[in-house]
Amino acid sequence: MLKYDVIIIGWGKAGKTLAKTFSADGKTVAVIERDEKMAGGTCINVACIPTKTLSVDSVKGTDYVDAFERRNLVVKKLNETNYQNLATEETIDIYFGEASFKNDRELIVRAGEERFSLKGALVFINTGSESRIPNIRGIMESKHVYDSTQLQELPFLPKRLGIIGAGNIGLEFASIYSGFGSKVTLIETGAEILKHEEPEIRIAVQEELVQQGIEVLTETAVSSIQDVTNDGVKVITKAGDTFNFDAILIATGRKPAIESLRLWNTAIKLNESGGIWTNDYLRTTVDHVFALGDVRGEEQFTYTSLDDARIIDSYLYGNQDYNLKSRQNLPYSIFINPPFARVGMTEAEAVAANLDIRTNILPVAKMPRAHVTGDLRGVFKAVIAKHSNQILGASLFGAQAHEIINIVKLAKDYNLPASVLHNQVFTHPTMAENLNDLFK
Ligand SMILES: Cc1cc2nc3c(=O)[nH]c(=O)nc-3n(C[C@H](O)[C@H](O)[C@H](O)COP(=O)(O)OP(=O)(O)OC[C@H]3O[C@@H](n4cnc5c(N)ncnc54)[C@H](O)[C@@H]3O)c2cc1C
Ligand SMILES: NC(=O)c1ccc[n+]([C@@H]2O[C@H](COP(=O)([O-])OP(=O)(O)OC[C@H]3O[C@@H](n4cnc5c(N)ncnc54)[C@H](O)[C@@H]3O)[C@@H](O)[C@H]2O)c1
Repeated sequence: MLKYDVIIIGWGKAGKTLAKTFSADGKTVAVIERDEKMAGGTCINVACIPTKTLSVDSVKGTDYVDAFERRNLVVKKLNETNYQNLATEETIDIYFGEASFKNDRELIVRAGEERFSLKGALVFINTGSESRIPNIRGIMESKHVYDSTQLQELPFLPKRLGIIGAGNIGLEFASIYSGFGSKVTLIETGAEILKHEEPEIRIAVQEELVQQGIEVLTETAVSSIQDVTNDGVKVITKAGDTFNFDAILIATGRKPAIESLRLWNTAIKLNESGGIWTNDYLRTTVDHVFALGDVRGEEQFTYTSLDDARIIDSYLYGNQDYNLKSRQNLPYSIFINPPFARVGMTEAEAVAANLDIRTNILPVAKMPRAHVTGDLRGVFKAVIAKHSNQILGASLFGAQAHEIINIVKLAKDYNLPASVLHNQVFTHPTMAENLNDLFK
């Protein structure tokens, strides 16, 4: 039996950050990762970084084969850096194998034929999430159905790409693959895409996708998938329509990666989303075990996983003043072309909360920088409290939205009134300076 001060299951963002903190404190740390290719975790190997690398190249008009090569080089470099970052620490041991719980105290690691057990004074579960595959007839048998990891690892560009699910991943991949020249069809069961977003933005995004040649099918449910000899794969909808593709991407959400952990051997409980339940300090129902990142079944972002590491840091090394309740104003971006980003409330949410509000809408075509770059696409919208002038929310669709949203988030976190952004001195001509007008 191997014994450690700290065991981290899964090489996620929170875990790899904490491994360094614990090691600097002289603690012995075991990091257990089931996939040898995943040093550094999901984000750098198969998610944020490779997809955004492809996205940048698709906008530039790079040939897919060259973009694919650059994607692989970027991943290789970050993977190696991440591996070395932990491997060079004297008190960190890395094990490539799948970890599961034998009981609350003991873990078993399976690496090929090999098995060994470990005990940790503290255990951190950071196993991330995995694609949720819908129950569609023929989906498992088809040779042309991929999840986001498998599709981005295809060395060739599918000419006709069907994407099931128009959420975060579906929209990003639609933009990327259409940019490279695939004929993309988005198939979404919901009545509209981005249904929780501002209507002005939702409409502008949909128009832009269509303008780019992406077909958007809403209120469309797939009833079966069938491979066709010499012609890819056929999708049949519940309404009886048939579509032919060379590849299908499943982008219908991601579920917490808990199956391999054998939690039924422990007193660790799950929450309503099927993730691991924790208290506000990320402690599970077993005292010495904590859960971090996607595996908690809540927000699924690299930066929330990193923020989970901050909570643990504050809990173990600080004055315990930071926890899930203190986390505020989570921004998010969808990396379509141009990008969309949001923080805080939409107009509808503010009205539903009985707030007295005003809104400002600013088309990108009215922004000086947009004329400099020649990219007039998009619209920004702000929701502001009428009397207090408090910033309630901002939804930005346009170039640099993913960067600018962080300024609004900071202002909102510090409860700055809209007048601060309205009167702020920003460099010119930039996209950020338009916050002056947006928060008028
Ligand atoms: C295509 C795509 C694009 C995305 N783009 C963005 C983006 O642009 N920005 C953003 O913020 N977020 C993005 N996300 C979400 C982001 O990738 C995740 O929220 C984040 O990586 C989750 O990190 P984590 O710390 O929970 O764990 P992960 O980084 O997911 O790490 C979990 C690790 O645990 C391992 N593991 C699982 N089970 C076991 C076990 N039993 N034993 C040992 N190891 C195990 C897995 O192999 C994995 O390496 C994207 C996701 C996808 C799929
Ligand atoms: N830029 C980013 O930060 C980023 C990028 C990618 C992924 N992510 C994270 O990954 C998570 C998972 O992304 P996702 O896009 O898989 O999930 P999602 O929840 O964002 O979207 C899933 C979509 O699939 C639709 N859907 C579900 N079942 C369907 C079916 N059978 N047929 C057709 N449509 C169906 C849903 O209505 C929804 O619109 C996101 O929630 C996000 O947190 C973040």
